[in-house]
Amino acid sequence: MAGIREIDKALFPIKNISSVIQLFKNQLEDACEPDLALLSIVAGAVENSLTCRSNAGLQVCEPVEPTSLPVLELHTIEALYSKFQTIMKSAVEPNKGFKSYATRELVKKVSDVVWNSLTRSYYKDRAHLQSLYSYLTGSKLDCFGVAFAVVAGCQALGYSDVHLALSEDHAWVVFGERGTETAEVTWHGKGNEDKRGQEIGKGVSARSWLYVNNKPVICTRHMEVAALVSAINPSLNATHDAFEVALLQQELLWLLYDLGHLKKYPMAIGNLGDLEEIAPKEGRIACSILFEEAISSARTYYNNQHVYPYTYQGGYFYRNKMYKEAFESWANASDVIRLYNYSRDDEEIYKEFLEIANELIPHIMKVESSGFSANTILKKPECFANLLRFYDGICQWEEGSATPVLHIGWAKPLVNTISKFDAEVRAQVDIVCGRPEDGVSKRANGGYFNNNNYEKENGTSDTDLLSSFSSKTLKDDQSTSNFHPSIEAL
Ligand SMILES: FC(F)(F)Cc1cc2c(N3CCN(c4nnc(C(F)(F)F)s4)CC3)ncnc2s1
Repeated sequence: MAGIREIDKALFPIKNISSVIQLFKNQLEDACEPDLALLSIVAGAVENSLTCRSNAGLQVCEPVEPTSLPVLELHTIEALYSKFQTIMKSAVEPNKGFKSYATRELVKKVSDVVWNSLTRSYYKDRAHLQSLYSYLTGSKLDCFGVAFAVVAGCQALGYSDVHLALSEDHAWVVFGERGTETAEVTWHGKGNEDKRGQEIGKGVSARSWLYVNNKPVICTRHMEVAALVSAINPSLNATHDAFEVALLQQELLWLLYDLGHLKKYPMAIGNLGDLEEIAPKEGRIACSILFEEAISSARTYYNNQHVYPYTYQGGYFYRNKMYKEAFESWANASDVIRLYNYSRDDEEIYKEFLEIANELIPHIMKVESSGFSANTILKKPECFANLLRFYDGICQWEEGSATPVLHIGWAKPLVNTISKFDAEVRAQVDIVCGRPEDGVSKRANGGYFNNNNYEKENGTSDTDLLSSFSSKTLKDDQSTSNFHPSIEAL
């Protein structure tokens, strides 16, 4: 990068949100390519000034103009910007004239520069550790922040082929002439040896949700800006957000949305949906539409291998007491996870399904069986059907996995939930097993072939346990032979 442009310097000193928006607009619309270091430093500085105890001051703030910010001086940003340039250029040979492509050694070297300059030990999951502002002022970064810093460092060194690759819970880089080389550049989770420098997901991790079946979000420079904006964290403390930071994030996400840079980024669309649910913008589409757009983006560009678009939508329906719709979203989320093998790196999504199964669904059953709900879901066979599909997906997720998913803690809420549906409602649910395209296939001994690993290995299966049923009648003679053993035992 050639340093901060005059047109951007002219916006300083920055005193309000619209100046920050204008800076991002300048960078996204006319810069040859947006300067990741500049934008991450500015976004991080704004976030830090409004959320970190030091100067956010927790005294009751006098009602200020909602878009005013603590003044951001140009010299502050310039100092941090040139510090980043110096760190990178003193450690790694710049790519004069953008001529060559990055190599694995180069990427590893940039990752080492970031890695070795971090504070020895600090609480890695703390908020506000995602930006270059945090890196340059506090020598602290979270897992995402390290990956982002490596990509920003490679940009500063003139390697325009190095890009951010994102799964739902991990980040790495792609590089090389065809952008098909991959490399780990950060750590993942707790107590796992980092694999920095190695290629992505060759081993058992290939089937884990963590690597989304090799359907990660591969960012352009503009999508890398969307990632840094998505990673803005407005939290002031466990219960409150700094509304100016949330407002800035929402405005920036709409700017990126309007420019088309969220099209292939389901989680960023989901983030915008969450912000819109809290503070809907005049004249903008409803948050429910955004959650649908995130789902269709994942279906269109990522072969429907992502879970979060459905749990974003399910969470929205749940918060708005649309329980029938929530069951459908969660069953769709479960249809995604069923094709993966559960591995130790998948804790985040395990916790997501655990919370849905053992907190959210039991809460819904309690409310719905309190007798005051006229139009109760307990009378709806499609709700029972979607519940079974939800549980069956988790059962299938476990099948063929080295690590078990279910334990007795899952069974109690499951039994409790299923028993809330009367027999005549359950009898209206039809479980038609077998590959939808070629009807039903039978196992030699008259039951149904349900080697679920077959599906995971070959992308098809002779029998999808419950997963391909129409929601009308459950033929009792078949009903038990197709349930996952843990359900059959109930
Ligand atoms: F880079 C990593 F390692 F951090 C992986 C990424 C995470 C993530 C994200 N998240 C994670 C999921 N996330 C969710 N918030 N609510 C969720 C749901 F459970 F409601 F679906 S999922 C918050 C935003 N939003 C944009 N981009 C990314 S890239």
